[in-house]
Amino acid sequence: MSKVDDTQAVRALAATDPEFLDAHLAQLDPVPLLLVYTHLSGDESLLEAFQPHIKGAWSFEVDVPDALFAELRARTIAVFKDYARDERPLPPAPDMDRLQRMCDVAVGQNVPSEYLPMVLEELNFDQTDAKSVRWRKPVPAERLAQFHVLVVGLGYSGLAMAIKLKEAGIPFTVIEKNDDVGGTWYENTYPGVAVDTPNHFYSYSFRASSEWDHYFALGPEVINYIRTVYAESGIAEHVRFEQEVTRATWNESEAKWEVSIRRADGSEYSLSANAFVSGTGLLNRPSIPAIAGLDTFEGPKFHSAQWDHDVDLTAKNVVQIGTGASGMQIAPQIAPKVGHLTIFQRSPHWARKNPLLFAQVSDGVKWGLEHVPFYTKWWRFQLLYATSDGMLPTLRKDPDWPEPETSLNAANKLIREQLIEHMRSELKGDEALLAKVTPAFPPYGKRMLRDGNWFQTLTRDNVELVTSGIDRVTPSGVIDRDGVEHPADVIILATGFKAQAPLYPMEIIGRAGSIRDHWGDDNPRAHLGITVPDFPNLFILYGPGTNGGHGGSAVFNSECQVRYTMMALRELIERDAASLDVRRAPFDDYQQVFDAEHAQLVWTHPGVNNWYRNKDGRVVTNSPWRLSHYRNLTADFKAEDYDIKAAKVSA
Ligand SMILES: Cc1cc2nc3c(=O)[nH]c(=O)nc-3n(C[C@H](O)[C@H](O)[C@H](O)COP(=O)(O)OP(=O)(O)OC[C@H]3O[C@@H](n4cnc5c(N)ncnc54)[C@H](O)[C@@H]3O)c2cc1C
Repeated sequence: MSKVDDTQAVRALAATDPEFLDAHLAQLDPVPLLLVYTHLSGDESLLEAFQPHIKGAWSFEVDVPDALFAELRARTIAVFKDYARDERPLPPAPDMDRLQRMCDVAVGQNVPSEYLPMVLEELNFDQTDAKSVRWRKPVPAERLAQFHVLVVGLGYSGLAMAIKLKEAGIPFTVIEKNDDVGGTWYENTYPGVAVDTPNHFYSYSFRASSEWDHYFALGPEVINYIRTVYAESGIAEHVRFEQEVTRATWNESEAKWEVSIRRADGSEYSLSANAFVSGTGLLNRPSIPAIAGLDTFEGPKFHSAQWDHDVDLTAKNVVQIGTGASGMQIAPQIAPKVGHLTIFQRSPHWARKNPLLFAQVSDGVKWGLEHVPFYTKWWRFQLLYATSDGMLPTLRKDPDWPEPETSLNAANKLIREQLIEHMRSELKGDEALLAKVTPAFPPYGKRMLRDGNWFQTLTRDNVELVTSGIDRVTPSGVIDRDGVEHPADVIILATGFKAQAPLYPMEIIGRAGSIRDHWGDDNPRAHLGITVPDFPNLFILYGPGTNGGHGGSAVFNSECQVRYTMMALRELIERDAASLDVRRAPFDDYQQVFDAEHAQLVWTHPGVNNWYRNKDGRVVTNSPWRLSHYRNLTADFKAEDYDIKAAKVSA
């Protein structure tokens, strides 16, 4: 995973045998290579030639004639040689006009100009790593030594935070309840657990890997990546595993958080910290539905995130409750081995086939990711667009649309039709089953899932989909609302997480009481999803309203939140201030634009009932923003949005 300097990389390529080089470049995706060529050469002529052959941002939406691709490779090799011969440095970033044209061609549609600052930053053309927060003036060592940050959780978010704190030299401690790093990817070990965001995007921007074996990794590959980053990061001495934060109380006179921590043996101690950063995740605490009789079941039963690998499912009668993201991954894996699988579906989900879902990354592509400068980053940009923002406009309600119950606009209707066609063919024409699995709500009303043979699984002789609901569980089975008993040796609860109560079950007490008093059971609100009035120096990663409902990568959003938090800490430390607390006006303004934006999007559609909305119908988990917009909102820390209090003057 080493990262060589881009100039050196070009020189090394120029010195490579041209036949070998051409054979390797031929295995790459043409579009990122086109962008590499255009940037290095400044020659835009191939952009035009490629444009008609690029229909979308996914590689399978590109069909470039062989001769044109060969021309691109020949020109790219010639450019490598020019640079090496003249010993020229690589060019700066393309100017904005050219960058816009490159982005438009890369994804087959007009990319909003608000994207360009993000693209520049992600591509890191000048290798300055603009995403890192740097000190603006010298900070005395004593000031830094007095400051302490407490980070809770060591999943993707907490780890990013810890790495950036270490980079900046800010003292910190991480408390993690598990005995290992990884969060989601450590805890979820169920059969088939996998990403639905391609890994080359669902990974840290500051730590690209050319070693992913799959485009969509299974859990073990993801946890290996996180463990590798952790091992390289050198933060181990700051981490306390198998300890859980139970409570944090703001001490106004000291301007510190007093944090209670429970060890594995049940004993407790406390730590104080100037800043408290929660990386406890949105999908970490399993949600177990209140089903009558569940406790009376005599066989094994477990939540998908707490899979019991000692239970052998072979030839057993298994009941799976839930057909969300985890449920859809589990059933295709276990159905071939169980005796009978009964699946209880509360409401159906839309799911899409992706040709890359089970595909392996070839050695040729891995070579390109490792050796061709900027190739990985252009590819990452395409994935970012393909998996999220490219389709966000199709999730906007058209007020004049005549079929608002089932779709939002013409593009959304087209997607609906394509999805139904896909289901119909997978279900082999079983119209009764099709009716059961077709959501009444528009596509994307719940996160679009990936069809990893889910629909085919439902057609198996040993699989039954029950949609009437659960009446009760008995010691030996589950009785549905039609009174039919489904025998069960094992019950799997694929029932999701307590997503509407971020920070749960920690008790967080700020200037004016508990955070639960502010949020109630299910109405969490935070400025940019990160800070809350009256909770000074508290920062939430993957907080309220930051989940990517239209796709995208939670890691991307976390990195935005980490940068914002780092800028806030810089403000505190450089000013020698004690606390910063978000002001009510910017907080309220943000809630207003957040709610107003959601009012126009699919998640507030009356037919959509899901874990994104609280009991009053407000969307509390999802971000309504394009990734680029959220990046732009969080790329600057506006000190004027905060009450910043000077340090306590010591007596
Ligand atoms: C099966 C599954 C698949 C997913 N796939 C995708 C995907 O493809 N793309 C995507 O964008 N997102 C996906 N997600 C969402 C995923 O949760 C995020 O992408 C990401 O992993 C969240 O990282 P995190 O560090 O914020 O939280 P988590 O990974 O949830 O980590 C939180 C950590 O905090 C620790 N913790 C919690 N409370 C305490 C406490 N009180 N004291 C101490 N430690 C505590 C936990 O033990 C855990 O280690 C998926 C989620 C699941 C469950």
